[in-house]
Amino acid sequence: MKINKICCIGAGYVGGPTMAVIAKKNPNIKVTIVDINEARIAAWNDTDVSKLPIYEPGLAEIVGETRGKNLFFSTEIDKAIDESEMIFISVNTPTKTYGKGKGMAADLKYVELCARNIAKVAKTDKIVVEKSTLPVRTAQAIKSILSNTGSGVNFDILSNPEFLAEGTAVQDLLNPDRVLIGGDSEEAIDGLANIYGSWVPQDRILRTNVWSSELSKLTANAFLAQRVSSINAISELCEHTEADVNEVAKAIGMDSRIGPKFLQASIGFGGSCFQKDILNLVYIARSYGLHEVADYWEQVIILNDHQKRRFSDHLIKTLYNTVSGKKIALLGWAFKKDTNDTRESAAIYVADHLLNEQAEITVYDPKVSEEKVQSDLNYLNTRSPEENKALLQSTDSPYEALDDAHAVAIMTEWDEFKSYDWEKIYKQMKKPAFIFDGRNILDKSEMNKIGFEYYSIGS
Ligand SMILES: NC(=O)C1=CN([C@@H]2O[C@H](COP(=O)(O)OP(=O)(O)OC[C@H]3O[C@@H](n4cnc5c(N)ncnc54)[C@H](O)[C@@H]3O)[C@@H](O)[C@H]2O)C=CC1
Ligand SMILES: O=C(O)[C@H]1O[C@H](OP(=O)(O)OP(=O)(O)OC[C@H]2O[C@@H](n3ccc(=O)[nH]c3=O)[C@H](O)[C@@H]2O)[C@H](O)[C@@H](O)[C@@H]1O
Repeated sequence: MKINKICCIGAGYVGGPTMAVIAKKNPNIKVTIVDINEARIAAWNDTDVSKLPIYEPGLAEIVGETRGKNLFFSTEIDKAIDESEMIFISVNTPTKTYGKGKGMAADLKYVELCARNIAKVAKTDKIVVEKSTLPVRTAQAIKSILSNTGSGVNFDILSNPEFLAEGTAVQDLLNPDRVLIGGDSEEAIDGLANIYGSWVPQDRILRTNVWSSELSKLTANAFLAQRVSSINAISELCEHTEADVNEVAKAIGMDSRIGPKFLQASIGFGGSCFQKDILNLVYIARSYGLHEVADYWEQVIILNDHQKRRFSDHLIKTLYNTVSGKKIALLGWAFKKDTNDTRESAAIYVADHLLNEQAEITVYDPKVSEEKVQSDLNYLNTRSPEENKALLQSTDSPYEALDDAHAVAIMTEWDEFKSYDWEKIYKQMKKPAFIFDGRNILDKSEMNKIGFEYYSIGS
């Protein structure tokens, strides 16, 4: 089956980069990305590509190359659905904040709205592709909504979860380990496989049944997050035993059965997906009465919360058990380097904890705006926006953030932090000058030589 027009509902961190790469690699396919968020679409259409709503290395170039040729951003959702043969659903699926499953289950209201919209608008047969991360068996609900329209239109449903990581989205899309397509219509699967086939080798395009595909996505994220929690658990043991977690990670990572990736001890994982997807997995397991399975995966989250908490507890304890009125500089606010995304970033929770202890915080992040930092904090509802603003300031200059600070805490592993003039920073800070390196990016002996009291994770 040859597809000529596709649309993607949801112009977010997944929809934007994924469709941009599909458009670049398939110049004969018209790709339209639609969203209800007008400001986001306007930003995607900004003539200055440095103002795109999402920062990803290499993305602005691809959008600049394809936009207006075969890649379009629009708020005309019905029109795009109507004219497309294939429709990707790439909307957000956050953890529910209300009702049954609150705090655990995935909120599928946005996905359901998309399905209803497609059902309402479609006049010709469509392939509907689940790109969002969804609980296993969601395709059944989508199918049920779509097949009860009475319009006579045939809908094929495919699951095609996305495995890109933020910060490396473009590279991950250009060179994926695998593309996963779940479905039961060979013709529909071929249609999607052909689109990817224009740049992904066929042996990396994996076909499964739709349920395996849905569950593989949750499982992949659970395994990845589990590795981070596993090494972070060991990091705490290292701190009590004079073992060094970096050395342990290297030693175990050289075992080819374990492998070296995802063994970087840290302040705890963040990002929009690991926590949400594991909570969802836990919820699904419990809903089938599989309590041991649920408890097993829940522990990954419990350990992650513990890791964030013990970082700020340790900082407070080291600063003589009080940070009240002390200036603490946070370097980094994004949940990892090379992204402007801050969802579930460990920095938010560490800052909140330190503010509870009346610290005065300055934040510097190369890609995150002051408004975003404040809105992340306000979202927690711990104190009023006015109080947050009074206690926490952002600055565009790292040296200003660090000036006269009692301590600096490294929250994100931005490369630029390594090349700062740490001797100059030492002179600027109050003494003793403390560094709490939540990402283990600085050299301990160098920092000690300058005069810092340096603490990293797991050593
Ligand atoms: N962020 C990531 O790195 C990854 C995310 N995922 C999954 O992809 C999905 C999307 O994630 P993100 O792109 O990060 O979310 P996002 O929040 O950045 O983007 C979702 C977009 O969908 C739009 N939207 C919601 N309902 C809509 C509707 N009814 N009609 C039109 N537009 C609508 C929103 O306005 C928003 O712009 C989620 O299920 C997530 O779990 C999967 C892999 C990676
Ligand atoms: O479904 C998703 O949203 C995506 O979730 C993750 O991607 P992402 O969250 O963008 O970034 P990761 O590189 O996985 O990092 C997640 C968090 O774990 C932390 N991390 C990662 C690796 C590590 O060794 N140590 C560690 O602390 C990072 O700093 C970050 O806070 C997965 O890696 C993607 O495959 C998946 O598509």
